[in-house]
Amino acid sequence: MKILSASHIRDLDKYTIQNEPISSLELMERASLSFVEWLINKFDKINKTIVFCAIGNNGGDGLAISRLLLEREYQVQTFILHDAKSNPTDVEINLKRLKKIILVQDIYNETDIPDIDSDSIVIDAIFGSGLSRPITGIAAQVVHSINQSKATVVAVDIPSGLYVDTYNPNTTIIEADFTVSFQLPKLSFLLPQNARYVGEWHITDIGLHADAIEKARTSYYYTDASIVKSLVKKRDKFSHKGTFGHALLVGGSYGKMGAAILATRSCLRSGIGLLSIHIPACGYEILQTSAPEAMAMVDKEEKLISDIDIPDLTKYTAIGIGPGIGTASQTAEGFKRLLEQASKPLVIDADGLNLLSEHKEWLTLLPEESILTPHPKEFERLAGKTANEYERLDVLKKFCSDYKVNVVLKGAHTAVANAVGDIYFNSTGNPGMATGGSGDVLTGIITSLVAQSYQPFKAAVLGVYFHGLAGDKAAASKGYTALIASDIIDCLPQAFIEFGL
Ligand SMILES: NC(=O)C1=CN([C@@H]2O[C@H](COP(=O)(O)OP(=O)(O)OC[C@H]3O[C@@H](n4cnc5c(N)ncnc54)[C@H](OP(=O)(O)O)[C@@H]3O)[C@@H](O)[C@H]2O)[C@@H](O)CC1
Ligand SMILES: Nc1ncnc2c1ncn2[C@@H]1O[C@H](COP(=O)(O)OP(=O)(O)O)[C@@H](O)[C@H]1O
Ligand SMILES: [K+]
Repeated sequence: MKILSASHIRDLDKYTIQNEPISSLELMERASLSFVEWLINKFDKINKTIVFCAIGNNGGDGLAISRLLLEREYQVQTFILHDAKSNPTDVEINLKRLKKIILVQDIYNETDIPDIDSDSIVIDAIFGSGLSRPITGIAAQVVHSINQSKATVVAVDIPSGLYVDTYNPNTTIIEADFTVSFQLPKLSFLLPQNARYVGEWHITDIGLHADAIEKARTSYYYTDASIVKSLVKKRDKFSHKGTFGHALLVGGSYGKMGAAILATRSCLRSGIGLLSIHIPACGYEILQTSAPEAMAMVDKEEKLISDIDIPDLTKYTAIGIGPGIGTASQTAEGFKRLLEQASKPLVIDADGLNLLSEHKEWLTLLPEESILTPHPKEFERLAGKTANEYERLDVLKKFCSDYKVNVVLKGAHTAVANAVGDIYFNSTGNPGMATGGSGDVLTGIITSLVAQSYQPFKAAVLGVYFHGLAGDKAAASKGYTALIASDIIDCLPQAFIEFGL
């Protein structure tokens, strides 16, 4: 799915109105109906709804939503804030329609703001994608009253106060429990700093014109099942193990062999043809017993990786390095030598990233198209601090372009970025995956896909998606609390099977 900017969304609405064709009033009706259907479906019991509208189109949605709920015999109280200047015709029509069946109460000043019962559902239709400046005045007071109430808050399209795709330093923003948004996800929903405003978000289809969505230019995407289907390659009947590449993983140290084993097992479960592992000598028996399908090569050092003296590096179709290697000086030397010798893209995680942060001059040694998989702290060490997460996306793009690499910035909606500025946000995964070893599992999956000759950026996008999907399947049986990284590996088969792989 594409993620579009506020101005693109406006163009999309316009194009749909002109070309479907459909009147803007009818489109507002469709959006409002989709919201009401979602609401009724979500809540078994709705005591009372309180709808707050301003006089833009988002408010127009709120008025139509009020009418549709009333027609379905729900108890509705509707308030209209008189602060915003414009009053588009569709909103006026909806206001007239609503005023025939209910008293719409005006809010001009603080005394007009109602008490909000904790058992009511507040529908936030104050501002939508047209918000152009921070909320002040009476609207700000309404936002504070809603946030202070204990009612369940459901935002229409976007929580009022949040910008679609840029940072708002002002914190007068609705803190919604749920956000029901139209057609496409918005960039702001995907950034952790906005989680408290957006709550659980859902997208409803309002039939915006498919051609216009197809033509809209964007660098942001939301990786969903349809993108994944377009990227995966099925196995040919006459394929053999040579078809699926030979991966090399470099990982482990004394006390951290588990990280290497997790990456090994996930690499094996992601379709690799052959897998070799370079480990410290102490890990030999551990590896051979826990992953007999993999071939072990031991370092001359007992407890850590040192020279990474691997003959004929070119025979490997992908190399992953990092899980559990530590940052000892001998390991750093070996790591640097691998950077100098490798000619194909590397997958670099964990301590591999920490070594790069300690030796930034090595970044220029990275083979083009390499994949780095930092979590936010690791990325900060590599690329520096940013004031907010919107700015971090700019830094992410610049970093990828400067070093011609792909970066997998891990999180709830992991962002996979490439050197030309595309960023794919992941749609799968859950908080149960916030557990030691999850990242090592991801390294194994991505290394496996690169080795199978997926273009590195696509391998990263797919790897992140399947990792999250396996995590979701694991959570379905284990829950969030008990989930461990091995459960993700155990559920990889189900995740691949879902896509006929
Ligand atoms: N277009 C369509 O067909 C469809 C649209 N849909 C719905 O429309 C929503 C977008 O509608 P919208 O563009 O009218 O924007 P909205 O956010 O309601 O308000 C903008 C108004 O508020 C004003 N204003 C801005 N900031 C302000 C502030 N801080 N304090 C005070 N005022 C402020 C701004 O004034 P201005 O910036 O022009 O000065 C303008 O007058 C979208 O989210 C979705 O819900 C759906 O029905 C599907 C079909
Ligand atoms: N709340 C969450 N929702 C979805 N995925 C998550 C969540 N928390 C963590 N993950 C995923 O789990 C993995 C954790 O990786 P990382 O931080 O490197 O952990 P570790 O180093 O312990 O392996 C990442 O792929 C991340 O996207
Ligand atoms: K809103």
